[in-house]
Amino acid sequence: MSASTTEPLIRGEDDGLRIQDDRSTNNDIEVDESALVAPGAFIWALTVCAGVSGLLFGYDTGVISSTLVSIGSDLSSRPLSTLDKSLITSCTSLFALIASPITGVLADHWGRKRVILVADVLFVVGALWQAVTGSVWAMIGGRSVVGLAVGSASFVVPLYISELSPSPFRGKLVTISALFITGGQVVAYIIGWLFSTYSHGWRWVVGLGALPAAIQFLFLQFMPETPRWLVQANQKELAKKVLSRVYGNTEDIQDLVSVILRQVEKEIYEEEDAAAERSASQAPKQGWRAKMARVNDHLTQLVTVGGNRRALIIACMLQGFQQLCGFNSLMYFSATIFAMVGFESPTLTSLSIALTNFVFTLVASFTIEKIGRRRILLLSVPIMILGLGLCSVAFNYVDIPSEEALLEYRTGDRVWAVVILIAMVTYVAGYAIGMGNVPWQQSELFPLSVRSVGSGISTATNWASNLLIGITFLPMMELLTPVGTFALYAGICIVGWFTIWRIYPELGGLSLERVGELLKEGWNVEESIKQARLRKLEARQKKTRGAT
Ligand SMILES: O[C@H]1[C@H](O)[C@@H](O)[C@H](O)[C@@H](O)[C@H]1O
Repeated sequence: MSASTTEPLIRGEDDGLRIQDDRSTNNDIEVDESALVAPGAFIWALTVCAGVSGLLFGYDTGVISSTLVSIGSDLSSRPLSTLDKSLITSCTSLFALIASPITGVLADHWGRKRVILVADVLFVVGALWQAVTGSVWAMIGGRSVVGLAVGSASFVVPLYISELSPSPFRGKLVTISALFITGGQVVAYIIGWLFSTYSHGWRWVVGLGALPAAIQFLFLQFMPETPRWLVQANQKELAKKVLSRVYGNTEDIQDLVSVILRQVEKEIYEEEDAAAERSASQAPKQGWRAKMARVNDHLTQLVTVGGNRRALIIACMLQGFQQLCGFNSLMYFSATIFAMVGFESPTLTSLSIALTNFVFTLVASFTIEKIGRRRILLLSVPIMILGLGLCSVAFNYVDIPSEEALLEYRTGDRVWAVVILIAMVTYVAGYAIGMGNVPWQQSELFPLSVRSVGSGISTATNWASNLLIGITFLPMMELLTPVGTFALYAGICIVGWFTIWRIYPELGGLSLERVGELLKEGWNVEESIKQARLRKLEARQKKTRGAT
């Protein structure tokens, strides 16, 4: 817990906090968090409270599978057409895609917490709207409001957790939010299945989503803003209080808290100075024009500054592959696939997909810090390729009935149907361990000045790819056949593996401010691996020293 700088100066008089003004020095600030053993109760509580948004994200995306088959003629007094089903499913992804870059900007102005609050209001409105709706178009409206909520929550929750958590536990705690997503999907599958026999039961299923959102809304009143946003908003005293609660209040820890604050401040000062230099030649702007100019400046910085651009490429690449590898086609259509290959109870069989996803995300939360983000991806993507390859081969041996005959079809080749199930479970396990959660670590890639905007854009990439997969899956199953479709997803995973291997450095255990430095001059993959090894070695040595 040391800072290599000396002579702290007092900057500003707003809160009397003794913080080094690093405009005057080029010294590095070293934050050493390796002595921290486990996340404290406070950060756990915050992660769980924020994670409820993930639960809603999972619930509202998972619920559609059972809702579509239970609606019957409840909407517009007619059965749903294929177009109705596609629109009801994809409008959520479309509106999530629209919401994420916008909330990316808003989270900078309003703060991270207020975006979670707004998402909660949208979750409640969307859930109740769907529950009472009478027509197909009104249902599409309700699903779109939910889409706005899902888009905002999916971007802001990992950002919130990542800015609050101590570096050694950041990977684990952000993975917990992914665990909530997959847990929400399991709950949605189970509740959907339980209510499927009641007439109009689907209205309860979609309406229930309002409850956790309303509870979270109440809890949020007691949750703090992130220290990093608070420093940016010039509320340093409050930022210090939050950090102290996250890290603990011992004297030793207070030194560490001060060093972290100084590091955050240093980053902000450097960015402020650079922004002032850039705008020196322009006429000063006021009000919303000033705000727009700031957003514009952030977007320009995101693309033109090498380190930011690299961060954006990595974040969008990971989010793109997370969806283009085809996982959500199973989430949305696994029941259809299992019916196709002849399973007696396709909805129940498809629960195995959601459960595997949940269980292996749980495994990831225990292992990600030990194995590392990069390594966990490089090890798990081949498992996905294996599952998809096996699936593609197995489909060669199963007779697929025409769509009309689908409901009566129950006599597929049992052995190959089971092979398909095993292959899919293998694929999902591989996905959940790496691809399903590592991309949500996206916020750590960006420096504070462009973190919110950058995370918003990469979340939008996730939803754009999600939309693409949702729309193309069924047509591809016809045009390319299941063999071709799953082979294509395997091919995408192969490309994904090579791209990750080439450009994604190991970022586990680095402070958010250090990540920026790593990407400044290049991808620095080799260097990052070396540093990660060193960090591990040091941590091990400290432990042994502590034990003796
Ligand atoms: O991380 C989540 C998770 O893997 C979900 O199961 C999936 O449906 C989402 O698309 C993804 O973003």
